[in-house]
Amino acid sequence: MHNNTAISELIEAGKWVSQRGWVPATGGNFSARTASGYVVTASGFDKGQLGTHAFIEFDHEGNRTKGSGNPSAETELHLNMYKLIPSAKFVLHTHSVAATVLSRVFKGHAINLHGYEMQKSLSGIKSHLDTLTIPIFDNDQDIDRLSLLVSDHHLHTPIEHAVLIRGHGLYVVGRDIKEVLRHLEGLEFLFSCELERLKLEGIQAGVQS
Ligand SMILES: CSC[C@@H](O)[C@@H](O)C(=O)COP(=O)(O)O
Ligand SMILES: [Zn+2]
Repeated sequence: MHNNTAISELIEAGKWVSQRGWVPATGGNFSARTASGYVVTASGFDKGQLGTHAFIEFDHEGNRTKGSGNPSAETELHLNMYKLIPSAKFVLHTHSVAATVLSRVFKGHAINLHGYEMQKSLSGIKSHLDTLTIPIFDNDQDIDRLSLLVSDHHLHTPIEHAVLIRGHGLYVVGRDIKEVLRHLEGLEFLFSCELERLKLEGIQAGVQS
């Protein structure tokens, strides 16, 4: 995929994601793996109003090749996800209410989703009886340290679809733009269901340690 194609797809994705309220203020950042390296959003832009000027281009080694302004503060997390998951072509980082709250309510190191038909919106999940595990990492303003934590976890439990950063948001991957958006929408639906379930059943009853 050419850089310009990836940028166009991310601009459109930004409008779609923003309309759903999942990247409030200037929260979130988006990226793609391309033929020549990576494109990542520059820091501080409203993801609903991205233009071609709002992207920084990198080569395969992560050296900046094009674009003005500061790269996203979380660039290293994006590049790390591509390193860990060879099939990933797009990474979207979002800050929805459901992902932020759920990642705080669950005190453990993962959310295990089970019993939902909509789990099948995530590639590879074939049944509501399967368990879809989304790891949760404690937030850290040191993005290199956070990336290392994600890498260490991946060594023993490979990350497939997404990770949550506690009190912060979601990182979701896909093999193309359609898949990453489907994963994002599916997970947001499931997170909202879990929040509703916890409200009705009582928070303590549903929270895993
Ligand atoms: C609105 S503050 C959010 C930031 O601290 C960060 O978490 C974020 O997602 C956006 O950072 P950015 O540097 O614009 O890519
Ligand atoms: Zn963020």
